[in-house]
Amino acid sequence: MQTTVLIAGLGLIGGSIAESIRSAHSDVKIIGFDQNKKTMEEGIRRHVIDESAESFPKSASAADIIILAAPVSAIIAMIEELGRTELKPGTIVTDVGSTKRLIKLQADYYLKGRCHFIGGHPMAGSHKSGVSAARANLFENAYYFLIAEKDQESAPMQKLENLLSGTHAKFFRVTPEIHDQIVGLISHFPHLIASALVHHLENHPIQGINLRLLAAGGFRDITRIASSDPTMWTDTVISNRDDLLDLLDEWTRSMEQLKNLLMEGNRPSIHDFFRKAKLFRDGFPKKEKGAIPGYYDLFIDVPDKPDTISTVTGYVGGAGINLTNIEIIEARENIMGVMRLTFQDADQRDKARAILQQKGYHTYLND
Ligand SMILES: NC(=O)c1ccc[n+]([C@@H]2O[C@H](COP(=O)([O-])OP(=O)(O)OC[C@H]3O[C@@H](n4cnc5c(N)ncnc54)[C@H](O)[C@@H]3O)[C@@H](O)[C@H]2O)c1
Ligand SMILES: O=C(O)C(=O)C[C@]1(C(=O)O)C=C[C@@H](O)C=C1
Repeated sequence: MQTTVLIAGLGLIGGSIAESIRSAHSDVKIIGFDQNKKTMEEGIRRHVIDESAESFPKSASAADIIILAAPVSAIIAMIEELGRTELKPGTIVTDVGSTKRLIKLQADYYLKGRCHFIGGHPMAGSHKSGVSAARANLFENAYYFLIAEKDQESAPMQKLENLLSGTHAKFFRVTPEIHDQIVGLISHFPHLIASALVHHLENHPIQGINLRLLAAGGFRDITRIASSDPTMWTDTVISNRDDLLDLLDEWTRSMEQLKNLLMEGNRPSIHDFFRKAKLFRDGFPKKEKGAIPGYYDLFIDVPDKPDTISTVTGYVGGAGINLTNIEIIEARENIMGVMRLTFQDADQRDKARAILQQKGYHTYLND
């Protein structure tokens, strides 16, 4: 019998999950539900889903697997609604929310014994949102957290992993508590810092100088994620408040120590601070396809000439490679500048790189 999957919340993640399911299981029927009717229409137009849901409970009753992919507070409300909805026997319900503790508590309260609830969280995304940014390969090589119960039945877990096999993600089973601690440290806290850095710059006006233009290189890299969706991130950080408060305390203490080193002019310790950070950062695994997707940048040293952009983009476009963004990030009069080209995926970036290198350009990546 045909498997019916309902995806509730048809944005970047819901849409990408739908596309990856389709890539591995062409026979599955995918129904999409979103609070925004236009989003469902776009999902159908883009062949992301087969049908729009008439209503969430009606489609939930007809589904074999339900994937909740809205912001965390909406997922929590949807779980309560599922608690009042008649579900097929053996229905599997999962979610993709960025925190897991509150969602698991809610599912334990409303869904225990009524269906198989398995919390999930793919560790890949982007600062972009909406179904138009969805891609089947968004999760390739990324970790995908699945919340395993102590007495987890293996059949529903296997069925879910099989459904999600087209994500080509690496499944990683954890408890909700460990999950929230990990993502607090590697995702939510850096997000707070990125947005705080942007505010810090914005609140330091220097008369007559457009800091936005000057803060284009390193500042731009370290603050990319500040361009993400505020609704999703408000939900995320509020639902991981306790871990974030601890992390902020630790951060404040380490900034105090750094301040002392600067006040003392302590060269060896400041050098050590940078050396150890570099050592740790340089040891990160190389960026694999899909691991930190959403942007694939290529940097090119370019001469300060009026036709530079058209020449470079001409070579790339001439080879049928699509660019998603172009930027000159450093150009001073009469010296080399740096051009940043952004591509949809690593293959296109690497092809463009090979062409430009053949033409004699010096190119480099930022990982
Ligand atoms: N963006 C990322 O990098 C990322 C990565 C992994 C997990 N997540 C998680 O995935 C979930 C979705 O994030 P996204 O980036 O796809 O966001 P998005 O903004 O692209 O999509 C969310 C969709 O949910 C819909 N929605 C919101 N409230 C709804 C409701 N009450 N009922 C029905 N639809 C509703 C919105 O209309 C939108 O289409 C969030 O829980 C987020 O924490 C995000
Ligand atoms: O690449 C990005 O833009 C992301 O922020 C992706 C990211 C992350 O922090 O790594 C953001 C939130 C998700 O819950 C998982 C992944």
